[in-house]
Amino acid sequence: MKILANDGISKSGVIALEDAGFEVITTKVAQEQVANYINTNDVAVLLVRSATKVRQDIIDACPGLKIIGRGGVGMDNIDVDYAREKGIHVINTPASSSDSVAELVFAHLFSGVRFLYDANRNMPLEGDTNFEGLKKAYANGIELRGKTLGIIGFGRIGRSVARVALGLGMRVIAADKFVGSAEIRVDFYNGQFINVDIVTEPLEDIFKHSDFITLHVPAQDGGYVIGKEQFEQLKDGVGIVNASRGGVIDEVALIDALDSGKVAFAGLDVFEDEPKPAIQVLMHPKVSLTPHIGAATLEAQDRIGTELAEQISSLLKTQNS
Ligand SMILES: O=C(O)[C@H](O)COP(=O)(O)O
Repeated sequence: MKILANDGISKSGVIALEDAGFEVITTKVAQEQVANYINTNDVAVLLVRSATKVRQDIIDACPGLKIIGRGGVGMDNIDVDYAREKGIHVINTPASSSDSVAELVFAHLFSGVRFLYDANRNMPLEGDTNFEGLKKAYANGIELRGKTLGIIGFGRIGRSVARVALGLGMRVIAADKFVGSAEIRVDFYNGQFINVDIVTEPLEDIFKHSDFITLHVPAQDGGYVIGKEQFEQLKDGVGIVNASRGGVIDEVALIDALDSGKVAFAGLDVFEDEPKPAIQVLMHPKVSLTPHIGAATLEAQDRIGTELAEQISSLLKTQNS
């Protein structure tokens, strides 16, 4: 049986699938050619990350498709309900990348509070004499320790972020429509651990009390989580990180808030207009950018590949038995 991993898959995932008897194709097929390729090559399983869109047209055109697998969390690039109505299994790997996304959040936070994004761009070329001037420009860094981190969306990724924040000595507050409270276990290198209970709070309280805000919510149908009105409720000088989905923050309002100083910096891994961020976002000196790489670590992709292989083997075994 053939599997097309159109947005790539880790080596460990390929090995696990091949050991289970599947043929894995890792050729990148252009979006418009995916349906044709699946049919011509008798592909039974289509694996994607966020790049390939699996909409109704592909689902309708590929009656032989048995499984659509999302290597990752967000399934907004797949018409999940429609595929399931057509009898196709749709799977994802919700737990595999949480720690990687959480660590990227802190990469952006540290970058923001110590101006790394801008300092990198402005380091002197040979012959430049204004080194002291540069030192002054980046002299007003702040520490994360002791500050309040507001986590919007307290699912797996939000909780991983909380674990790191607690380890750094930050105060953590969180909001989530569906989660009332969570026990966060912080593990230390020597085997010791502590448990910390966090009770979620209304969104308005997160806006009001956070020194930094990080978002971990799915793509939204009903407007921005932080738009113009919400920016006004934030503390002056707040730092914001978004490694969830573009479209949860209003980028036009964000640029205004950065220009006015309401927001001190933003770290963005996702954009309203992905893959190409708006030019105002791209060029802004207070914005630290990454190209949607929250889950892009060797460890996360290994876990994702292996988990997909397990799920596919067990689904197809059940179906064939
Ligand atoms: O939803 C996810 O898992 C992340 O956004 C990662 O997306 P990617 O697999 O395209 O990197």
